[in-house]
Amino acid sequence: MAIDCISNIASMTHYPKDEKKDEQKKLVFDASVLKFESQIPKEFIWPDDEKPSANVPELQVPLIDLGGFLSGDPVATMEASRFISEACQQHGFFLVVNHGVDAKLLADAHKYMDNFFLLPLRQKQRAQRKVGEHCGYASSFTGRFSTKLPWKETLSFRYSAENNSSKMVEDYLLNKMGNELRLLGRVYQDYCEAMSKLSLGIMELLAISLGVGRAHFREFFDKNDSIMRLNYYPPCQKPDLTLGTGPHCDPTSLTILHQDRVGGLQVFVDNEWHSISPNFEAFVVNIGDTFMALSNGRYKSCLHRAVVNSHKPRKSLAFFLCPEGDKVVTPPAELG
Ligand SMILES: C=C1C[C@]23C[C@H]1CC[C@H]2[C@]1(C)CCC[C@@](C)(C(=O)O)[C@H]1[C@@H]3C(=O)O
Ligand SMILES: O=C(O)CCC(=O)C(=O)O
Repeated sequence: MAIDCISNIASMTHYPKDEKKDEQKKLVFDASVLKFESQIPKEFIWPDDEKPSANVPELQVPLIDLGGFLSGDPVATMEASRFISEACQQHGFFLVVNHGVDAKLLADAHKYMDNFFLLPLRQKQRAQRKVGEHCGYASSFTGRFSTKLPWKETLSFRYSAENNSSKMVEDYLLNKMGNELRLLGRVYQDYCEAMSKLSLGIMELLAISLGVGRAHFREFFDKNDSIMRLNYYPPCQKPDLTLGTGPHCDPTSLTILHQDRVGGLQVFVDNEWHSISPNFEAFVVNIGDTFMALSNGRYKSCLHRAVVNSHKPRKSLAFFLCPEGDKVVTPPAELG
């Protein structure tokens, strides 16, 4: 169960140490107000050694064309798995294009993020994430952490590939947001199904790159119990003082991220932050801690973060692939 997946995560991931357990802070992050504030609340100001640095270098990540692999071309498949192997031994990040995800679905996924996050706060709070839960709407995690608050709003929900007929995402969002936003649920149901399909294809390439049976990881994640996260980063008048998402390694297995056209993703490689420029035609894929374990440490799960800017909102959609909750995470025999 994804909740199991997340509860395991809570013990692994690099949360700010002062996660609030019971009292609710009264601080409310209303982006429609705070984006005009020249003095940002102290809770959003990060320590000097974690503040964003200006002019970070670009990370050289391979842009992998999946077209040949998806059409069954063996030469293109081997070439793609080789690029993936090189990237995952260095930092665990790569880009994929010609990925097979419908362009209109991608455009709708971004359009419906605007539709949701531009709603009045009271309406978004119909999906409010409750203390101790991991799904729902959260505005900068006020009430969960008391310092180093991220400058973002998020909407998170579970996706399960276990039951093909299940419309878990659509039902959840319809239940939370009501019938007038029923298309929201349909779009993200379709989007999660597309992400699950793309993840399983990438799992084949990862298996080939590691020299294990091509179907090994695809079968391991076939009935994945994953998490979809919509990130909305409002403009900030002091973008050099805060972070949209703090430094972390993904505690999950594989992340498929789609950035809009506003830059902000940064990866910590060779003791320096590097940017990954936005490319609307591409997904950013990265290995998480769980897959690093499955690769028996051959592949890296890297620290990354998101910075914000003063003039444009930024959006990203992150699909976090997780195995079913009761799966034991051990490397295949060939990697033991
Ligand atoms: C399972 C998850 C928990 C977080 C979202 C996904 C994978 C990454 C985790 C997170 C992004 C790591 C940094 C802190 C966090 C609180 C955040 O900034 O969103 C984490 C997510 C979460 O716990 O909600
Ligand atoms: O928004 C981004 O570019 C990164 C988001 C991220 O790392 C996350 O949601 O875990």
